[in-house]
Amino acid sequence: MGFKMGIVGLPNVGKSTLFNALTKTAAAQAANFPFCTIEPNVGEVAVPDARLDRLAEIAGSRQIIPTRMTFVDIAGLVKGAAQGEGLGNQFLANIRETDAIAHVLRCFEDGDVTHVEGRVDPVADAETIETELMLADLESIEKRLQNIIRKVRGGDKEAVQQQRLLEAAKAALEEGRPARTVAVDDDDMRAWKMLQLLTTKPVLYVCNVSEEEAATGNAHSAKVAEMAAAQGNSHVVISARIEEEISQLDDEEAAMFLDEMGLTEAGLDRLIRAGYELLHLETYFTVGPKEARAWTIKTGTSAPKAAGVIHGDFEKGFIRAETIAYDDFVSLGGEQPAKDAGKMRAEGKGYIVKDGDVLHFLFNT
Ligand SMILES: Nc1ncnc2c1ncn2[C@@H]1O[C@H](COP(=O)(O)OP(=O)(O)OP(=O)(O)O)[C@@H](O)[C@H]1O
Ligand SMILES: [Mg+2]
Repeated sequence: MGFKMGIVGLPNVGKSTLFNALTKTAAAQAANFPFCTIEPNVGEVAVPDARLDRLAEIAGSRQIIPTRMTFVDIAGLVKGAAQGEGLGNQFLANIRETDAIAHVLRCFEDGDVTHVEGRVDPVADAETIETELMLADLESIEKRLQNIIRKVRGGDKEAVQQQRLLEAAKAALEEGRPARTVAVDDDDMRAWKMLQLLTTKPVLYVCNVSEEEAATGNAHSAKVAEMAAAQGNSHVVISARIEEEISQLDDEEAAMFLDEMGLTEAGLDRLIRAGYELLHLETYFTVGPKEARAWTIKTGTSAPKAAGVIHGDFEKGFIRAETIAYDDFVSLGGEQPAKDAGKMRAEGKGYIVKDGDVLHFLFNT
């Protein structure tokens, strides 16, 4: 399946610079002029997880395969985007297809880099973008309400549910609140998600600060932190410029560079992990002499569904999952010792996989 984060923000705030650092490429053109990016750039990024290396070491795995997350570098949005201003509506469609939004906010002062509004004010910028997303939602809600009218009149159950949810979202948006503030019953959750409203997507604010402020943040990023907390969203402080430089170094050089900058880990690792948390994602592992591999699931996923991430047949023919908790695997020194110590459990269809589980699936073909 794979989860997708859209990198969103005003033009010229550092989105492509960040994307290139994340994907360790120069795939996206990054330059000091607004609307540099037009076509969205899509890249897969390995999710850093020290546990995977540890497991591979214990099991003597020949290959390490981290789990991956997709990032999409989207064109800059401006005031009026919902009405087709700037590069307009087509970019809003790119956002619709993502699971979460990484909202890049310019927090660096640099007279040489153009700010489309001519001043550095990340909180105001965040509001500008959120307003555009809300307007785009309102517009798509109006359209969809029109489209389902006949079905609703005909008593179509699904259409009636959709109409109710669309009206609830519309009411919130008209009060100036994003759709994520609407309280939705469990029964309605599926239909609600299908609406794919932009302002229901969880947001991670990325404060892009200058190279000197990467370790400390600054007054701008502090304001964003306050705003994020008030909204129940998360934030990370990062310097896209530094991350770009680090991404071009080998591991040893990178560690030295980080140390010099007073950083304990690459900002990107923090960002990817924050995205992972934002989406309520967890990791389970499959470990053997051939490979140690990490797999992504949503929190609360059953064992057969988790098996299905590897292959559909694993889910269909699921019999049971031999399960060792990460801590047991590591403290006992591997699969066989864990088994000998009675720490390998046979879990059935109802088992909810836990973060860090080392799994081996048995299935009928
Ligand atoms: N932390 C930073 N400090 C200083 N300059 C930066 C920083 N991050 C990015 N820049 C510079 O800002 C400029 C714009 O960057 P970039 O092209 O990545 O923006 P963008 O958001 O993708 O723009 P667009 O929406 O036009 O595609 C580049 O010159 C880049 O080097
Ligand atoms: Mg760009």
